[in-house]
Amino acid sequence: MATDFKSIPIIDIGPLLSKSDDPDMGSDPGVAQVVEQLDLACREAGFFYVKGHGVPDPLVKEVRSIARKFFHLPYEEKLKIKMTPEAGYRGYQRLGENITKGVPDLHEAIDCYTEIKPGRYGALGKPMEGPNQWPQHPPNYKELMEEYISLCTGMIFCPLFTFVCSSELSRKIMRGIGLALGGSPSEFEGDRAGEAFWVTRIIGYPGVPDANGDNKTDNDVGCEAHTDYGLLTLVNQDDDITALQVKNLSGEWISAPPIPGTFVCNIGDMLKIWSNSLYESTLHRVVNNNAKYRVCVAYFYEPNYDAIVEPLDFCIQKSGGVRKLGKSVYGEHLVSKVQTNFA
Ligand SMILES: N=C(N)NCCCC[C@H](N)C(=O)O
Ligand SMILES: O=C(O)CCC(=O)C(=O)O
Ligand SMILES: [Fe+2]
Repeated sequence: MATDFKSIPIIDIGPLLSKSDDPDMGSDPGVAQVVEQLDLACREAGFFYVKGHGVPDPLVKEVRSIARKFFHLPYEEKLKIKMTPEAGYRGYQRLGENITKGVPDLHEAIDCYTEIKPGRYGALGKPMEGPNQWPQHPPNYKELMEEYISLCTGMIFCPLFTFVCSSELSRKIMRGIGLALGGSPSEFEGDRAGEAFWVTRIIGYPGVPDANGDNKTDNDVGCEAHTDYGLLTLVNQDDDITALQVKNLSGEWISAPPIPGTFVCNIGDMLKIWSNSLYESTLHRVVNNNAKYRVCVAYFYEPNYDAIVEPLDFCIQKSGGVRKLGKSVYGEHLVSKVQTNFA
């Protein structure tokens, strides 16, 4: 469990990014400082902001703006890319279609996943197979999102922003987290997350017409309390609305207000297992009490689809030799969530 944190720390990861491909990065004093902050944030809150992340601000804003335009289209237009189990759970879901803790969430979203070719992971991959469904409108939607996703992940195609192609943001943060746990920078590479499966949710949360927060009922929660499923989440949220809340040990909801130029990062369930609960996936929810419609693009960096996840030996040793969690297969965890997430 997280501690009684009252706020979420901000970490400038610039020094980590610039040294991430140096095999001896751990002995760089700038990197060591970032690593220490990551360790503290992961132990105390499971949440932190990153600044100095290198993803160009115009692109970060543009993906939110194009998402807003999509959500404002007529319902019939949005339904052209309706999410279905047959489409590998990829595509558009209407308001109230996503269910968390048995309650319909007050959000609409487009879900996209790393594309899985038929047969790639056998029966394990079957439910998630398929290409993504991208809207025809606004034009350029697919190109922009793929550009963004490629910078968050670290893939090679970057037609629009070639100059920051080396971003590999999530992989580099995970190198820092490997060190923070007391392991090597490459702890989350190879069979673990060398072929990281990414998930992107483009989410819209309606505002409340009279903007009176006291009128809210349970049915007005944008997204009920949940943990994320993989390794690391990068949240790109609207600059002017506070809606994301993180639960601390006493059960208080601590807000994660937007801080322009940053992503909110949080730990997922698979990192909790690998770290033997040294780091935990913290419960969070979204309540949009604002009059305005809120947009968020959540990018999830996850293990290899077929990764077998179990507490790492050095993390067990750090926990006094006690193994706290069992084994999980990431793809099974994802499928079990996805198959119960929808009305
Ligand atoms: N990939 C992620 N994290 N998606 C979060 C979706 C919202 C929570 C989901 N209904 C649930 O109950 O898990
Ligand atoms: O909208 C947000 O700020 C976060 C969304 C979220 O937690 C999720 O989709 O998993
Ligand atoms: Fe989440």
